[in-house]
Amino acid sequence: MNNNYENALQVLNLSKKFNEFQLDDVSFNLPVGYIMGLVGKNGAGKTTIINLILDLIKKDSGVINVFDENTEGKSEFKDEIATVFDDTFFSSDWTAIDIEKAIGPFYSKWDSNTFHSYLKQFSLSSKKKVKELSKGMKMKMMLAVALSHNAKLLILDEPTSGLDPVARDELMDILLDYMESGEASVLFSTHITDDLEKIADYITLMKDGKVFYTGPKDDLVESYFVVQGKISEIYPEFENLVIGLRKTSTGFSCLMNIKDIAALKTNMITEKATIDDILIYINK
Ligand SMILES: Nc1ncnc2c1ncn2[C@@H]1O[C@H](COP(=O)(O)OP(=O)(O)OP(=O)(O)O)[C@@H](O)[C@H]1O
Repeated sequence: MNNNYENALQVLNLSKKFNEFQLDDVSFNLPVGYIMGLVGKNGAGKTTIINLILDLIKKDSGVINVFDENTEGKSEFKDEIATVFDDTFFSSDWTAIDIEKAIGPFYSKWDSNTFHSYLKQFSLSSKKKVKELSKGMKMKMMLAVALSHNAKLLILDEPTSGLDPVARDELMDILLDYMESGEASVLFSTHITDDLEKIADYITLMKDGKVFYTGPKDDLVESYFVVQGKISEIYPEFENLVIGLRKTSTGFSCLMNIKDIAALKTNMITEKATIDDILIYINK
């Protein structure tokens, strides 16, 4: 692996066509030492992107660089990536000891001491079988495995779906600990955007297989406002400036880009949008 890299992950013009879905010309860049949230509604293409990065499915076109090296035709890069999915691929009868025996040998830099210290830190018994673990415990078991082979890029696909707020918050703390070395980077796919508001530095927002936004999270949330007002305040050109106009009997709400706010003719109520607001309005 190249030791002098700037980006943990670069995705350039990535495309993949399924029968009824097209991942279209997706590009984004995750610099080393940062957390990127990959966001989009169900079916927007998040898992497809992750599967393409991990070479679990074949791309039609595009380039994927991990630590500034093209992954095309190579498999060594997989050793450098830790993965956590929304469900385990462990056999239900395995204990943590069985998991280590089965999975450890696949990684050249497996570190048994680290694995056992994570088991302790996450209060995971090494004797309990996978089928006896709660959803939150399973996620922690996957994380313990993922963080025990010295990988510098962690990819999580919907790790928080089905977790209660306490377990989600614990995951955020674990990720922030993992980031402390300054060398680790995280790509985190989710539709629970609260998690990202707390920890993400960058956001890639997917809509219907295309990138709607990629860049710093702060730039995204500072670029959009939720606008509310009375139906009588809507004028024809206004409808062309807004995203996802929602009308009710009493009023309206919509999303607006900050560059268009100055063009408003009346004094409407504007409020900074959350990532969730942006996700909801762009999909209306
Ligand atoms: N192997 C496949 N063959 C055909 N279509 C597929 C395949 N895998 C995914 N798709 C389609 O690609 C689209 C995007 O799916 P994907 O799983 O990437 O979305 P997602 O953003 O991860 O959604 P979710 O949040 O629901 O997990 C969907 O319409 C899905 O049906």
